[in-house]
Amino acid sequence: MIVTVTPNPALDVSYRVDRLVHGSAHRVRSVRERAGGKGFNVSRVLHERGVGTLAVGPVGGVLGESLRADLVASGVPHALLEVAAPTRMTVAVVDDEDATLFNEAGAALPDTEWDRLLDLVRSRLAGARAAVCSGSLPRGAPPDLCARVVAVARGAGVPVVVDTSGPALLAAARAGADVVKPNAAELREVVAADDPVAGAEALRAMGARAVVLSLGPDGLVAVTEEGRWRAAPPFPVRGNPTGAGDAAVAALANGLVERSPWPARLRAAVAWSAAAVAVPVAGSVDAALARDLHDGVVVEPV
Ligand SMILES: O=P(O)(O)OC[C@H]1O[C@](O)(CO)[C@@H](O)[C@H]1O
Repeated sequence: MIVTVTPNPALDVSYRVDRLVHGSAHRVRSVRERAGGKGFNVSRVLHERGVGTLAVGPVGGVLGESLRADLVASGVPHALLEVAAPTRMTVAVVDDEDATLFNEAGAALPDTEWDRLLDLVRSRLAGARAAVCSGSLPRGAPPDLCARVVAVARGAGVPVVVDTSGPALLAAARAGADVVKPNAAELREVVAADDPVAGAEALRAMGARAVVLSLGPDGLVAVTEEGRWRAAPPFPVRGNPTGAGDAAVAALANGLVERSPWPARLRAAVAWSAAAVAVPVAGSVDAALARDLHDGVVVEPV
């Protein structure tokens, strides 16, 4: 079972429009709502692929209730911390070309609520094979929150994948996260290196055991203690890239559990991530496409 922690959950709303034009009014062709926030997306991908998971995060207010209802309806196992602060909304406007995101910051929680969240995580780690801490932190949250998840999980002998940014990413690397997964912009923001491999090595030098850098349609670069690889999809996939990184994190956590060799983990992560682009909402993978992509993923040492 893989426990995911989402410090800043969201009700994800996706609007489909014909063409997004800045400064214009749009007729929305369809609206979809889902429990979101990166860790919840990771849990949904794992659940849909038959991997045991538990999604943990704080929820509050009316949107928090909608989020809970969606998790129940979709059967994603969860342990939610009820808080007074209202859950935020994120909006993805998707047209034929691209997806444009509007992510609210998320309401502040008192420090005592973060302690309660960590207690909840600790209580649910028994029997877990891996943990994930994923997404942004809401306003005022302790920047070492994912680092504290790493420490709590280490106490339970559970390895952790972290997908966050800024000071939270640095703190998680320094705490010795087993895998950190920034994208290129997030890496540049925290280390002064133009070359992605040099940047990833800088995060490893701080303490992260492995760094997997996501490069959008170009795939992944991994810098690990066993070697360095670049992995790329065999063909481009068009669609909505929102949540593709979450599918990669799901595959990386699953690879950690299965202790598969790094090239195999990267092959799965690229296949799941690219196949997530074909699904119009975040948190799902086109399983048939993932199978088609898998064997063609090009993995080479760098
Ligand atoms: O926590 P943030 O970085 O704001 O990301 C949250 C958002 O990202 C996504 O997870 C896509 O990765 C959306 O589902 C949305 O909830």
